[in-house]
Amino acid sequence: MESSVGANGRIAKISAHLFPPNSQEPVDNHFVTENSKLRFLVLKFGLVFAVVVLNNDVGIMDCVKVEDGSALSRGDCRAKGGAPGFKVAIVGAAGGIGQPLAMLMKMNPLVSVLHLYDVVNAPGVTADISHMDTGAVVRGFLGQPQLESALTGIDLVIIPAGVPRKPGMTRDDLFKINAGIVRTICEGIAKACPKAIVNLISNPVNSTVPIAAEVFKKAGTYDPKRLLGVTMLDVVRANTFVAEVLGLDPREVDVPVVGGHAGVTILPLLSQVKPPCSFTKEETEYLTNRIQNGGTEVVEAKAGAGSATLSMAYAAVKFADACLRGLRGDAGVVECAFVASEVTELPFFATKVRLGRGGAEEIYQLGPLNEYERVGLEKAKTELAASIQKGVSFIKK
Ligand SMILES: NC(=O)c1ccc[n+]([C@@H]2O[C@H](COP(=O)([O-])OP(=O)(O)OC[C@H]3O[C@@H](n4cnc5c(N)ncnc54)[C@H](O)[C@@H]3O)[C@@H](O)[C@H]2O)c1
Ligand SMILES: O=C(O)C[C@H](O)C(=O)O
Repeated sequence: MESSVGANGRIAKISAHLFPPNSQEPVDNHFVTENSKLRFLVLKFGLVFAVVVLNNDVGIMDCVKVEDGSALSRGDCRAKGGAPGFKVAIVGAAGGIGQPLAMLMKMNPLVSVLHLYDVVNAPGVTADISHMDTGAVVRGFLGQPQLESALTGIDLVIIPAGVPRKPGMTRDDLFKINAGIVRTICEGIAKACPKAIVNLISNPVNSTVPIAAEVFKKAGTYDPKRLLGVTMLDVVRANTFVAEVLGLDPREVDVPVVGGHAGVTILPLLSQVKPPCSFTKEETEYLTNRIQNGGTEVVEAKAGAGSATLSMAYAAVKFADACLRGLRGDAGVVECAFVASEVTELPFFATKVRLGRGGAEEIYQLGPLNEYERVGLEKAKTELAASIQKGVSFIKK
């Protein structure tokens, strides 16, 4: 396992410890494995050797453990010369969303440390992503015993864990499996990083966010501002489809999408599109239906191979980046998210929120709705109320 390279001071021979599986101290840029043979080796010989290249030319600093167990602190585990960034964990990092999301977060200059956790295949994804010559240091974690290590010290947790839909299924059909997955992950967050901002992607979002809230309440760590259901993909789709109709660049279009993240609960406010514009009745119906059924469109096109992953990873990164800019203290960071809310009589609702150091610091009102939207809002609220209650009951039962 040992290799060494002697050269003009730029290439160092460094040894890395493999820590015991439940250690709170993960091995940087190495996978913390449960493999018992490796554990035996660690116990017997104390060390496993690795080589890390410190490439001054491209300014990359891999963070490793040295033989005496102390962290090699040059660059403090950050890209040399880089500003200190945030620590982000992706839970479900080996999945269809998780992998491109991990890649895009590794490219985000606001991220200094990226933890990749999954119950399968995390070592391969971690090794792969860790070779990208960007600033963030990548660490991998596999399986339930390492969940707490993966979450310790984290500023932002992004959760794309759980099963996706197949054709013919509703998002609610995922509840049976995903509710338990989200509960377990949130119990880990309550223990290991109770102050982290949580971006919850796992479906059905309309129920998993209330589940997460109840888990945090039980643990005494609930801060409603820090729990955000990710509805960004609805906004991304709405911007794209509206831009197509208007003949504009989607980057110039801003469509507020409120309510929730399933079928009729997805309510695009076409009367509030920026730049200001108007739609015929047919256009309004076409756009509303297409935005509400965007997820199903992808599920059907994938024909059993899952749901949206690439556009979702894009949307998740767009939203995570907004959360990180808010955490940094940037002014005027506003995005739509499904959050604890008093905008309607429901305890959770998606609207525009202002993201700041504390998470969703300000929740915006719906603004003036037209008749079509008022009817849509009533339908959305009826379905949302049931989905929220289902999530709450899952924990309170
Ligand atoms: N909010 C949204 O807009 C949106 C968009 C697309 C998909 N989704 C949802 O995101 C979820 C993931 O979708 P996908 O396509 O990536 O699915 P996927 O099956 O490709 O990946 C899910 C990953 O979660 C992992 N996982 C399962 N149980 C876990 C646990 N207990 N802890 C950690 N990881 C665990 C799996 O091993 C897998 O790698 C689905 O529920 C899907 O419906 C939400
Ligand atoms: O539609 C799905 O099941 C996945 C996701 O919620 C989406 O909107 O694409």
